[in-house]
Amino acid sequence: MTPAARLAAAASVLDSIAHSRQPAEVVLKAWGAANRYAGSKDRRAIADCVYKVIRARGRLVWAMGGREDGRALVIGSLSLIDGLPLDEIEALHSGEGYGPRPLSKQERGRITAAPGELPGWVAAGLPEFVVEDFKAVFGDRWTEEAHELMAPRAPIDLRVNLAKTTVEGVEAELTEAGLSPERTPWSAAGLRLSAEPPPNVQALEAFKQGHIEIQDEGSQVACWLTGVQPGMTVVDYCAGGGGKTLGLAMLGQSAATQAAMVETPAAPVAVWSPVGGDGQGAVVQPKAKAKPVENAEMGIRLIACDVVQKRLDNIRPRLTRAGVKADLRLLGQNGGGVEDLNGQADVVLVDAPCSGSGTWRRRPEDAWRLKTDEVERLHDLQTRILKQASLLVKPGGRLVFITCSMLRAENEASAEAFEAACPDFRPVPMTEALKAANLTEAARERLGAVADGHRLRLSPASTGTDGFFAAVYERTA
Ligand SMILES: C[S@@+](CC[C@H](N)C(=O)[O-])C[C@H]1O[C@@H](n2cnc3c(N)ncnc32)[C@H](O)[C@@H]1O
Repeated sequence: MTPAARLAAAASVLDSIAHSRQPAEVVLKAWGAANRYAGSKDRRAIADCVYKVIRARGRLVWAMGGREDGRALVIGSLSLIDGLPLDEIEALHSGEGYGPRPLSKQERGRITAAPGELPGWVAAGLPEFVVEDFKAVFGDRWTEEAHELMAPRAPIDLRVNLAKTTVEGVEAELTEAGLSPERTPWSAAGLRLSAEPPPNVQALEAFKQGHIEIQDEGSQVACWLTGVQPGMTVVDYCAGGGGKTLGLAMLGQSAATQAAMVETPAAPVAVWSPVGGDGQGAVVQPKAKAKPVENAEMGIRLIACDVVQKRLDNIRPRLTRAGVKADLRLLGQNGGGVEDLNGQADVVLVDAPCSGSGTWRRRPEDAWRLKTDEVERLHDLQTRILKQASLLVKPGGRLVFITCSMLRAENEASAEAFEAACPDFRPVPMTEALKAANLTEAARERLGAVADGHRLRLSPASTGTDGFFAAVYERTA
């Protein structure tokens, strides 16, 4: 393809993305499948152009006088981002072959106009209502948070499946495969790969063997905050694709496996006990020379729920690959289907439906799809789900509320609404929750320092993870 034809293709893909709810990556793949003449270099160049435009969309729409179509945005990017002079942009728009038609008078005028001063939200590259939220939450740091949230090339985080192997073992496997894994700072089960060149994780033997899962470190930390221990009844109330289900299942199984394999006394671990009311992490000495035990005896009872059967079905093969177990339950929209678990669970994790704004560095297109009324709907839904899920927690048990949102309305505001409605849930200080297994010493110190009481925010700018919010509660009565 000629450079001009690639631009025309990028404009067309951008229009498809604008009319779709699918991730940009999926739309790009579909375009590639439907246009077999495009080689890998063409597809890469088109994808680069598409992502460049999406990340700068606010600025480009502004520069192009409010036009939102792919053609206008690509023209704007050639001038504003690539810095091409008018004659080169015109040469790329000759209308010949499969290239885009010549520039209109209006388009020419737009790219030759003096830029003028950009409003703050345009410069930040986020929708205006999001910037208002960021200013309220982050104060002076809001531009840094906005910039990192939309920055390209987020790393690929892996969770090592401790039910099957060790971090050292996977490090060796990945190094053997020509990759350069690094330890993640907060999750002791995490390894990080650079996004460039993009690693094909699914093709790795370590993946096929169930030794690793792709899971952002923030999501791993959210799993560990549950403090799941062998013997517990655990409910993953919004299981979705099963990312956290697998992490929780591993917690039960890895502890069982490790306990079964212990040969010499290990360092004491602070554990949270669901029956103790004082809220302090107790220190236990792992057994020396423990006899091998059955997983069923030592493991956890894990129930993964969702309102979408297809999502639950997709978890099944992932569980098999990871060598872990969970019961899968379809929930009714009003929480029906788990009545037998009322007041029974030691831990309930609510990874609530949210805007996903914490992952915009991976899916920048979603930033431009989000509207304020959707955020309000999500806040109401989260509050309702939290109340339903809280019924399953037994006295002394733990409820953990998670979102992968950066927005106050879906985080602190939903937590506050739940706290007001359910006073029999006491906030658990994050410093206490951070004593759980699989968190590093650095996590206990640094995340403990950035936490706000029982609430924790993670973000690309502050913790180098996707954006997450967590709040931890214990049922008192
Ligand atoms: C953020 S996703 C969960 C992601 C998942 N925990 C993971 O780690 O891969 C939220 C999930 O909540 C589910 N959901 C929506 N409404 C619900 C409800 N009323 N009760 C329970 N789950 C609900 C959605 O179907 C979606 O799968």
